[in-house]
Amino acid sequence: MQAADKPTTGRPIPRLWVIDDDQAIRWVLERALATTDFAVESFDEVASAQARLDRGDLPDVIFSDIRMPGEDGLSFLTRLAVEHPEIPVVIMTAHSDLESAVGAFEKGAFDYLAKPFDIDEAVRLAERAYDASRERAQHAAVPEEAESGSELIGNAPAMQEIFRAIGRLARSSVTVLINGESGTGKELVARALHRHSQRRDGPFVALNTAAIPKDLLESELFGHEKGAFTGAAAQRRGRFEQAQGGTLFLDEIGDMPLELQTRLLRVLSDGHFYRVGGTSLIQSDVRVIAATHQRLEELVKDGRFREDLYHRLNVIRLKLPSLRERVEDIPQLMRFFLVRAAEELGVPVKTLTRAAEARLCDYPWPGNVRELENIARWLTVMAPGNEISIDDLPDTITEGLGGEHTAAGDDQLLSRWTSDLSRWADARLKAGDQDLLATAGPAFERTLLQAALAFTGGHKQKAAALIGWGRNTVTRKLKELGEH
Ligand SMILES: Nc1ncnc2c1ncn2[C@@H]1O[C@H](COP(=O)(O)OP(=O)(O)OP(=O)(O)O)[C@@H](O)[C@H]1O
Repeated sequence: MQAADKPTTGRPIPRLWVIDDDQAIRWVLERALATTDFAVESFDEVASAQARLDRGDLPDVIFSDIRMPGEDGLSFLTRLAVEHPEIPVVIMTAHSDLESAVGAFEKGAFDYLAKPFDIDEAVRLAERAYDASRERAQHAAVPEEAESGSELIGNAPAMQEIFRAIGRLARSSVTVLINGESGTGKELVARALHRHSQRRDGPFVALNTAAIPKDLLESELFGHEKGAFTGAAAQRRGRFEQAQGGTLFLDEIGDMPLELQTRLLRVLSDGHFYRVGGTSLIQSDVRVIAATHQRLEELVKDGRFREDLYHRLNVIRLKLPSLRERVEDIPQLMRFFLVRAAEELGVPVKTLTRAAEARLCDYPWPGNVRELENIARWLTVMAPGNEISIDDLPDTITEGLGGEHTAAGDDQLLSRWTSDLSRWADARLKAGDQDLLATAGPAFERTLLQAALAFTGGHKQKAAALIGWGRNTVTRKLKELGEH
C-alpha cells in the first residue's frame, strides 16, 4: 500500500483508492494518476480497504476490480452503496465481464472501466467521479461537516415548540412539511428529524428542487436507465434510490413542476417507481420531508400545486419562525457562530460590545440565520480588534437596511467602482504607464477572492466557486496572487 507524494497546495487533495489483486493494474493506475491532483493508495484485496473504511478513513473515489481472492468487488460495492453512498466507485472489469458490469451498475457503481483500458480514459473517469463525489457531499448523504454543525439553537418559544415536535415525531416515519423563510434552518430541522428517527442509520439525502433544471429533475429524483435520453450514457440511481432506508429532504417543493408532482404523489401512495426509461419497478422505502418558503395553499388555489399532493405532504406541518420573530435568540446565535468561525479560521474568538449586540437585535435579518452566520464570519475576519463595536459592523447593519435595498445599493457600489477605475486608468495613462492590466487585473481578482474568502470563512474551494473559478484555476490564482 503506498500513497503518492503530492506537493502541498493548501487545499484538500482528492484521494483515490485502487483495489485490485493484479499488481500491474495497480502500478499502471498509480503512475497514470501521479500526473494529476490525486493521491492514490492501492490495496490488493477488499478486506484491507474495508478495514480503513471501518476506521472512518474515507477516500473521495474508489476504483475496484471485480474478481479478487477474498471478497469480490460486487459484494463490496453493494455494502458501500448502503454504508457510504457518497463515495463513487468505478468498477474495473475484463471484456468477458460485461455481464458483471451491468450488475455493477445495478448495485450502484458510478461507472465501469473495461480492461485493458486507455490511461487517459481512466484519468478522465477519476476526475468525473471526483466531481460527482463533491456534488454528492454538498447535496446528499450527511457530510461530517454538516453533522458537527448540526446544533439547533433556539430558546424562543416558537423554537422550543419545534424541538418538542422533533421529539414527538422521533418514533414515527410520517411525512413532514416544513415552512419557513429562506435561511431559517429548514434543512437543519429536517436533519434533526432524521437523526432522531428510527431511520437514523440510513442515509439522509437532500435535494433542492429549485436548484435543478426542470428537465433534469425527473432523472435526478428517480434515476434513469442507460440511453433513456440523449446524454444518459450510463444508468444512474436517483435520489429516491440513494435515500433507500433513510430520509429524502425535498427543499423548495413549491417549485416542482406539475408533471413531477404527479409522479411524486404516485411514489408516496404506491411505494414504488420506475427509473426514467426503465421497465422494472423499484420499491421505495423512504421517508419524505418536504420544505418550502412559499404558501402552498396559495399555489394550490392558483392551480400550480396539486391539492392531493399538498394533503399527502401536509400530514404534519412545522412552521419555522423568521429570525426577526425570535429576536431573543440573536445574541446566543451570534456568540455560537463567532466561536465556530474562530475555530474554522484558527483565530481568537471575538466578542460583541453591548451596543453592537443591541444593534444586531434591531436589524431585520431578511436572510435569517444564514445571513447572521455570514456576518459572524465576516466580523471574525474583518473586525480589527477582539471586541466588536458598532463601528465594526457592516454598513447594511448599521444603516438598518434589509435585503430589499441591496440590489439597487450594490449596483451603485459597482458603478462607483467602475468610475474610480476609469479615473485611475486615465491618471496612469497620462503618467505614461503601459500594460495597466498587469496592475489592475491582479488587484481586481485579489479583491474578489478576499471578499469571497471572508464570506466563506476561509473555505478556498467554496470561495472559488462563488467567484466562478474552477478547482484548478483557484489553485493557480492563489499561488499567483500570493494568497496562501
Ligand atoms: N436554529 C439554528 N441554530 C443554529 N444554526 C442554524 C439554525 N437555523 C439555521 N442555522 C444555520 O443557518 C444556515 C441556513 O440553514 P438551513 O440551510 O437549514 O436553512 P433553510 O431554511 O433550509 O434555507 P433555504 O430555504 O434557503 O435552503 C445553516 O448554516 C444552518 O446551520
